[in-house]
Amino acid sequence: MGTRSVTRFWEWGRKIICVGRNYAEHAKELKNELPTEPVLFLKPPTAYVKEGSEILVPHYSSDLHHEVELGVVLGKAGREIPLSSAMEHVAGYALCLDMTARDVQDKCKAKGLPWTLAKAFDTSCPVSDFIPKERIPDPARVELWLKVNGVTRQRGSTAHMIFSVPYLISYISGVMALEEGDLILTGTPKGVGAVHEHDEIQAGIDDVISMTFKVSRRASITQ
Ligand SMILES: O=C([O-])CC(=O)C(=O)O
Ligand SMILES: [Mg+2]
Repeated sequence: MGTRSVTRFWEWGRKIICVGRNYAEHAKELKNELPTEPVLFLKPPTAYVKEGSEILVPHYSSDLHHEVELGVVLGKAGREIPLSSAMEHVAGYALCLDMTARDVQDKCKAKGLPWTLAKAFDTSCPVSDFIPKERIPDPARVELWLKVNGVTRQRGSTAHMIFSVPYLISYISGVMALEEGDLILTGTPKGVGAVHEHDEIQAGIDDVISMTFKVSRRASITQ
């Protein structure tokens, strides 16, 4: 394991920690209250998908939504990380999609159940190549965008995050140990919406990176 590089973080099998409702405009569009503390949920490492592979709509959903998000890749482990040194734990970034089965999430919310089926299915976390820390000098000045079949659906600046990247690192590390290779998805700006089989999703960070994914449907389990 000594030769592995954090630039291939998706191969490590580390945690994916997601922050929800971190942009007021997105919380509003889904009629959620503004959080007073970060809302956290997890995706398993099997959710990762790299460019060149397809995003699969789970067989139990008919309303798969895109959410474009800035991902933070951890370079140094830590627990109870103080705010003042939080950025020292960042190795770099990745552009990420938090694919969400919105119909399933709505049912889970109504019943007070966890979001696992809505958020943690295979291919629910498309990621870009690793972006070294130097390429994003300030994570609060990142312009995110997402298009479906060439039409812009999301455009937003990380300047509008409710909880900043250093705050999130410090907060999360007080809940669970952060490890090298972990990925934090920092929440989506407004404009989320549905994608369907054969759609093409393109997403990017202005002047830094872009990526493209095709959407396909996962066959239902037949026995
Ligand atoms: O809208 C949701 O499902 C919560 C979330 O993941 C986000 O705000 O990015
Ligand atoms: Mg999200």
